[in-house]
Order: sequence, then C-alpha cells, then structure tokens
Amino acid sequence: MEEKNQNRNQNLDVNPEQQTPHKRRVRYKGTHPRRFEEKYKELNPEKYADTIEHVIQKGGTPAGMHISIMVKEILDFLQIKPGQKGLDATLGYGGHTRAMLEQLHGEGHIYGLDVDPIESVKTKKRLEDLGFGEDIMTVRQMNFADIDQIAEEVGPFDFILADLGVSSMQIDNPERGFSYKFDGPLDLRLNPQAGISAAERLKEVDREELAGMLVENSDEPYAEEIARCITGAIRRGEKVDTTTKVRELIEQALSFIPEKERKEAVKKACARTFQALRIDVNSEFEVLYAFLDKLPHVLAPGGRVAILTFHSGEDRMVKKSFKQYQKAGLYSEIADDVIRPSAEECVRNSRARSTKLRWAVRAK
Ligand SMILES: C[S@@+](CC[C@H](N)C(=O)[O-])C[C@H]1O[C@@H](n2cnc3c(N)ncnc32)[C@H](O)[C@@H]1O
Repeated sequence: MEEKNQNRNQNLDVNPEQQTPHKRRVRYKGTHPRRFEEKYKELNPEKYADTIEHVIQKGGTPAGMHISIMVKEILDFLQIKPGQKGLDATLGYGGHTRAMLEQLHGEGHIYGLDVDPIESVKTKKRLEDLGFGEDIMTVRQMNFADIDQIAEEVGPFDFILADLGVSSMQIDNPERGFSYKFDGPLDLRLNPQAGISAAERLKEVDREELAGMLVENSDEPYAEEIARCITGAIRRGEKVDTTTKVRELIEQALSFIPEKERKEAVKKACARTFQALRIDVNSEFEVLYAFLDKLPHVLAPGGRVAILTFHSGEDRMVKKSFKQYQKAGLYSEIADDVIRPSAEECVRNSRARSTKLRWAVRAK
C-alpha cells in the first residue's frame, strides 16, 4: 500500500507539461461477449473485411451475410440480356439479385421479393448503396405464392429465380429462433409479423400430429419419441418456448441411444426437428405448390426459370411440376436431371452441399 502511495506521489512530482493525458481504461467486458452483435464482428462487414475473408476461406459463412450458391450455373442458364425484366422470388442477402442486375448493364428491371420484413429492408439499402436504385430494382415484401399479383402489375418476366429456404442471416440470428445452436425464442417465422410462432404451434398439436409433421417434413426416424417428449412436457405445464428447451427435450427423448452415438444422433435430430417446424409454421410446401402452379403463366414466351432446393421433398415438387407443364406444352424444355454445385463450391461454402438446381424454359 505504501509503495503504491509513493508511486502516486512520484507521479504528482512530474512536470505537468511532460505528463501524458490520463486515459480511462475501457471497461473489461469478459472473454465471452453477451450479445450476438458483439460476438460476431463480421456482422459489420464494411468494418471487418479481414475477418470476413478469413471465415470465407475456411468454408464458413460470416454472420450477417449469405454466400450465394451456384451463381455461375444460374447466370449461364438464365442468359440475361440488357433490357429484360426479371424476378428474384427470394431476395435474401441479394447476392443473386446483384449478379443478375450486373447482367442488365443498366437497362431493364429486376423485382426482388422476400417475405422477411427485417432482412429485405437491409438488402434493399445494401443494393442501393451499390448503385442499384429504384430505376433498375424494386424490392417488395411479399410471399412468392402471390407471384400472379406482381405479374399482373408488371409482368410477364423474361427470367425468374427462386432460391428456397432460409438465409444464413436468418439462421444465425438467435432472436429468430431458427437454430438449435443458439439460445433464443422458438419462433422460426420468415415473417415474424404474421402467423404464429413455432412455440405457439406446438401448443396446438397433439402427439400424433407432431410425429406426422416430423416424418412428413424431415423424415425424422425418432419422430414418435421426440413427439411424445415434447407434447408430454407441454401437457405437464412446462414452457416449450425456447430453442434450448426443444434441444433439451430431444436429448431426453434420445437418452436410450448408447452414449458414444448419442451426441451425433441428437445433433441430427435437432436439425431435422427445427427444419420440420420451420416448414410447418411457414407453410413452405403449400406456398411452393402455389408458386410452381402459377409459374408458367407469369413467364414471357421463351422466359427462363431456375430453382434451387435444399430438401428432397421440395425437389420432388419442382420436378413433378416442370414435367407436368412440359407435357401440357407450357414448358418447351426442362432440366433432364438435377444439377449439383461443384465439389470446389461445397468446400468453399459448406451450406451448398445439399443444393439441387432445376430449370425450365417457357414455350414460345
Ligand atoms: C436462401 S435465401 C436466398 C438468398 C439469396 N438468393 C442470396 O443470394 O442472398 C431464401 C430467402 O427466401 C425467403 N423466402 C422463403 N420463402 C419465401 C416465400 N414463400 N416468399 C418470399 N420469400 C421467401 C427467405 O426469407 C430468405 O430470405
């Protein structure tokens, strides 16, 4: 203590002119940032370019960003020309939209749709900052199931792209509840301002219905066990309204699996269960059906459509619809088989691994 006081006194003896101004030490926040925004500094991409580059090099997707999949294959097929009118049915981070806008060389227009009111506003701003203003791009917050409405207003379209599912920004934001990996409210809505959350939905379904949902939407092999555990907890009055709670119930449901296999089994069951809930609360199969049904009627003669899917059920629907309308003479040509991303792209972007691309050309 004495020594400390001495040092203080010594400091006081220093000529004030030579003294460096005293800087207040920044408060130590601890090694574990508490908030998502602090944890992922890549969330501010403009500020942390090095971090972004490093994450991408390692095959990851920086938080707050989405790496667009099969861009070259899509552009090769769409054959976009200046002056054309196109539609991106799933705007997301706007990566595909941007690549398609560049093909227009300043002439033509792209309409970008997304149900998500949170991310679509940010994407509109991001694209505007890149020089794509309202003269060439229009962003609408709407469901692609209503594609006929926008086509009536501004169509038909020379090219259409749909990149189904969720974006990395949505998955990585714990407040949206899309991932069992982060603690957050069990929401899973693409548009949190409409419909009911997954937590509310779970209160409505009984064991049998939940098991059916898990099988139908995700081929969940432990559907019965998981459904029994979740509905049992709700019946006992437990709150099942967070991502963590669902993960814990899945762990409980799979406790019969030998310990050395359990961790992996729980991880996979969690991913499938969250996917099944997401498909259900967003009526993903129903809206895709409506979209596919309206598609040939909103394409201009010779117009081209490309669809990326991430789920075998979705791919089956796309394939069936394309075949059916080809038979009816509305599509002149369709992809013979699915097109997969290159091995190199899958290494670069692990989220590309399950992607399937199909395309069709509107008859003239
Ligand atoms: C995989 S992301 C698209 C990423 C985008 N292609 C890119 O390059 O950044 C899918 C997006 O589609 C949106 N979406 C999903 N279903 C939709 C629907 N029925 N109508 C409109 N948008 C939808 C999601 O909100 C999400 O932003």
